[in-house]
Amino acid sequence: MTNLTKINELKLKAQSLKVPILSDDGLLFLIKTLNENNVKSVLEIGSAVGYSAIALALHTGAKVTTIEREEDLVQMAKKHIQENNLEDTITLIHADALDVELDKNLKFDAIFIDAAKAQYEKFFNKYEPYLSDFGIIITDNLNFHNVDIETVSRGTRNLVKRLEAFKTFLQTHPTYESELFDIGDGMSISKRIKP
Ligand SMILES: C[S@@+](CC[C@H](N)C(=O)[O-])C[C@H]1O[C@@H](n2cnc3c(N)ncnc32)[C@H](O)[C@@H]1O
Repeated sequence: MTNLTKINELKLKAQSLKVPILSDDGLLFLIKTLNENNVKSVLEIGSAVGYSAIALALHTGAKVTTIEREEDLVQMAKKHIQENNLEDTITLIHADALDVELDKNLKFDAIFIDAAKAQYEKFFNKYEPYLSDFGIIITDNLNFHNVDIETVSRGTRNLVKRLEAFKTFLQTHPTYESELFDIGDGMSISKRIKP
């Protein structure tokens, strides 16, 4: 079975289970960005069933560390990683990414934030010290499905506002330069401009 077939099967499985995963164009963009930046190690926040972690491992050759808090999803991701013989390439951590303390000596060339959207700023602040010099931080879902703020519930409205605040946080950050892209559900790439 080719890598592409394996990835497609996993995508269909996630979709049938209604587990949200990265869109096709978002994944292609991510792979291209990591390859262009010669990324050798990635930290992912939000594994779900392991779809993006496995796709990144297969298509970039980078070592992937991925954190997921939901037990059932961790079990599925573990199984999928094993089925793809990627146990030596992907480290799966079962934890709440906001609570877990990683080894302070770890460094990643890229960090991909794809977890609870209301917490993006917290994830960014907590994990940016783990970025290697001139590494990149990528986020997804910044457009939040392009909702019309007037027609949604108060909870969704608050989430949209939090994401808008996160975009401002990125654009005014003193040590990172960020670009927003209308790809997937809205992605960003932040590059450290001061080591
Ligand atoms: C959009 S899904 C991730 C999709 C995955 N990156 C992919 O494309 O295959 C978001 C995941 O983040 C997890 N998550 C949300 N908040 C988290 C947290 N604080 N710590 C760890 N995982 C979290 C959710 O349980 C969910 O599985």
